[in-house]
Amino acid sequence: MLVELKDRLTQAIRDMKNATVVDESVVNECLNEITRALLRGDVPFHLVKELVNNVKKSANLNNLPSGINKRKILEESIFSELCNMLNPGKPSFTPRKGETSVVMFVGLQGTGKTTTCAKYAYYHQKKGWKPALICADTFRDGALDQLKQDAVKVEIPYYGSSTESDPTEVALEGLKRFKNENRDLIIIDTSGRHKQEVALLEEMRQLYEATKPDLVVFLIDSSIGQAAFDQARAFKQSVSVGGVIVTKFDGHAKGGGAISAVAATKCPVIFIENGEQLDKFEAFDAKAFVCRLLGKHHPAELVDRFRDSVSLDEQADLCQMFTDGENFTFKKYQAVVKHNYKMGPLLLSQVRDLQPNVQENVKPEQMKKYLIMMDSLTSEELNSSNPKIMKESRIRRIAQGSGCHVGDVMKMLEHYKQLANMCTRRKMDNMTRMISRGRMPSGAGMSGDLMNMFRQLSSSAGMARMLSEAI
Ligand SMILES: Nc1nc2c(ncn2[C@@H]2O[C@H](COP(=O)(O)OP(=O)(O)OP(=O)(O)O)[C@@H](O)[C@H]2O)c(=O)[nH]1
Repeated sequence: MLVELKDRLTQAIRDMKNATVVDESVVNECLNEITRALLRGDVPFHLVKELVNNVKKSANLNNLPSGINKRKILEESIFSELCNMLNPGKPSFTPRKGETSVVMFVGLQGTGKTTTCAKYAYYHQKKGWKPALICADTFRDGALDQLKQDAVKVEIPYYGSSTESDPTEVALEGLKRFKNENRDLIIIDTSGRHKQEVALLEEMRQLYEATKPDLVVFLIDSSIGQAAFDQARAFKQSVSVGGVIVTKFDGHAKGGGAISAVAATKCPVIFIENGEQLDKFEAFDAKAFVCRLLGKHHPAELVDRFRDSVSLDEQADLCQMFTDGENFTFKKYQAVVKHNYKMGPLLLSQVRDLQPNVQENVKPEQMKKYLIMMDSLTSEELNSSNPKIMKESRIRRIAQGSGCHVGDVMKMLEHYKQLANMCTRRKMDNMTRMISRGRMPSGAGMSGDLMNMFRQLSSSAGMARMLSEAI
């Protein structure tokens, strides 16, 4: 997904962070690179210019007090401006389970409206909603059959007519039926044309006025780039668009389409799609998306992986270990490394944002090695939290037992010490306090989220609550 854009943006930021001194020329070079990356991603020039101006204003080096981390300020500013491009700050209408909501999908022909209606319905059905589908596309032969096929596949009721040619009549009939059946999410699929045509926009306006939907979603094919701007604006002028869905992110996606659609409608992207199958549909979070675009992980992703890879019993233990540095035994270290290995390098990469001294690049192969070494520890060693017991003879024995070099064991011990040192409750509390006071910019503008994550991680009760909310 957007590989080229991602590579270019991350490289621009990496170069800036690697510069010995961050001065005006480094900032300009970084912003020039970002400009080139976004233009290649087909983001309209005026939006790129606005982003650059805003970053220059908010990360003005001349106004920054000495001692402040300019790299972080600049990175955070770029992050937040990219987020603003994808989220104008006004949330979209969110349907509520159990109350009837009508959602209408609009867009040009072939953007994926019919498929998306079914995906949207299926997504909500899995969460306990009672959705229903109406085919108000009386223009394209086969539209009703297509909707019917998807609806039958996932057992969602649908309504359409093969004889009525007025889309408004069909939509009103469908609405009457599904409101009577107490369906809480009624989805209207509309017709498209190959280009913006007066007739299509007029049809949408009439449908909108007759059905009075709670939400109109504009669909954009991610491969079209900045041409999305005019399309989105034309639809917005005819109907009150409230949200954007970007389809076909699995193809030749360009960031420009999504960004243009948001700019033209002043509405947020609410879902993205990355495949034809009905489950290739995910809720969109601008911060998480920009994090990925800049090669970072969002805390929500971390928490999700944590939930997916660690059993409920283990979660409480692991949270306890994170705040138990005073008694951070080798056995606990073994458990932390084991879980981190399961989750991938994500966990420690987040921790490294807060504790830059923790060993860089503990890759999965390295973690696997550390785990093999831990198998060579005696139970006395495993239950100890004193690294000084690891005398030379023990280190040699562990190296031999695990087929490693003495130097590798030393590295593992160093890693153990860093984690033990980091995991004390005092340190965790200090960290969250510092973040909350904004004294420790945590990168990518997500200090609040990180703080919450650490609060949750540092209390098993908090984690349990979070999990129960999620289930
Ligand atoms: N690769 C890919 N294909 C998709 C995605 N979403 C939809 N499609 C495909 O795009 C094509 C057009 O989708 P439709 O749902 O028929 O589009 P539409 O907007 O309803 O078209 P009209 O009814 O003619 O306006 C179909 O072949 C879909 O399977 C996606 O996320 N990725």
